[in-house]
Amino acid sequence: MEHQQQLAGDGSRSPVKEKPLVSTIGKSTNILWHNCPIGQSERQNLLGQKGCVIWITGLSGSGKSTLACALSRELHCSGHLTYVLDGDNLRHGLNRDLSFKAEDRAENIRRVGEVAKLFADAGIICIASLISPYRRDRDACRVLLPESRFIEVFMDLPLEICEARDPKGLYKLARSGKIKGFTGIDDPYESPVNSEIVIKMVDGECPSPKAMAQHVLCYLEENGYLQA
Ligand SMILES: Nc1ncnc2c1ncn2[C@@H]1O[C@H](COP(=O)(O)OS(=O)(=O)O)[C@@H](OP(=O)(O)O)[C@H]1O
Ligand SMILES: Nc1ncnc2c1ncn2[C@@H]1O[C@H](COP(=O)(O)OP(=O)(O)O)[C@@H](O)[C@H]1O
Repeated sequence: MEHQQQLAGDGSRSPVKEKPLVSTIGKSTNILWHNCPIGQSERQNLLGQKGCVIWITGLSGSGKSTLACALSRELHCSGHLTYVLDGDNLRHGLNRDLSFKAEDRAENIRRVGEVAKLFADAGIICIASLISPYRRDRDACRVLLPESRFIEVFMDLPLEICEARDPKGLYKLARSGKIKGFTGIDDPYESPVNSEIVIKMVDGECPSPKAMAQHVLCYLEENGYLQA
C-alpha cells in the first residue's frame, strides 16, 4: 500500500511501499485511521472561528440549558455556527440506554465528549450542557480536546437556589424519596476546581441569561475563538 512519500536526493518525492499500521482500539481489531484531505483548519477558515467545546456543568436547575440557549443565540446572531448538546435531550436518543447510576453517568459523559470532539473537529462551537457530576469524567473530556479546545463553565449556584427553582418538580420528588440518586440530594456533585469560567451569584442575585452569555462570549473573543 502506498501511503507515504520519500524525499529523493534531487528533491523529488517518490512513494514508499510500507506495511500499513494496523492496530487494536478497545474491542475493534485490525483498524486503520483514514485521513481526509480537508482538515479542521480548512473548515475553521471557511467558518471564521475555532472549533471548540464549551462544557457547562452544574446542578439540575442551575441554568445550564438557559445559558446554552442564550449563548447559542448570541453567537448565531453574530454569524457563528454553534450546536447545543443537552444532557436531557441526548437521553432521548443516543443515551437512552443509560440510567443515572455512576457508571452510566460516566458512559454518558464519555459519549458526549466524543461527539463534542467531532463537532469541534468540524469547526463548530459546540455547547455541551450536562450535570456531569464527576470530576474524573469531565477531565477525561478535557484530555480528548487538547490545544485549549475544552472550555469548562461551572454554574456555581447554591443547591438552595436550584431547589427553589425546581422547574420540573424533580427536587420535590427526590426529597420525598420518589426519585433515588438525585444529584445534590442523595447523589454527589463534585465541583470543578479548574474551570475557565465560573458563573456565580453577585450580591445575592443570579446574573441574567443575557449577562451569563455575555460573560462566555467575552472569554471567547478575548481568547481568539471567534476567528479562524
Ligand atoms: N437522578 C437524577 N439525577 C440528576 N438528574 C436527573 C436524575 N433523574 C432525572 N434527571 C434529569 O436528567 C437530567 C440530567 O441529565 P444529564 O445527562 O445531564 O446527567 S449526567 O450528566 O449524566 O449526570 C436533569 O436535567 P437538568 O435539570 O437539565 O440538569 C434532570 O432533569
Ligand atoms: N440566570 C437566570 N436567572 C433567573 N432564572 C434562571 C436563570 N437561569 C435559569 N433560570 C431558570 O431556572 C430554571 C432552571 O434553568 P435550566 O436552564 O433549565 O437549568 P438546568 O439546565 O441546569 O437544569 C428555569 O426555570 C430557568 O428559567
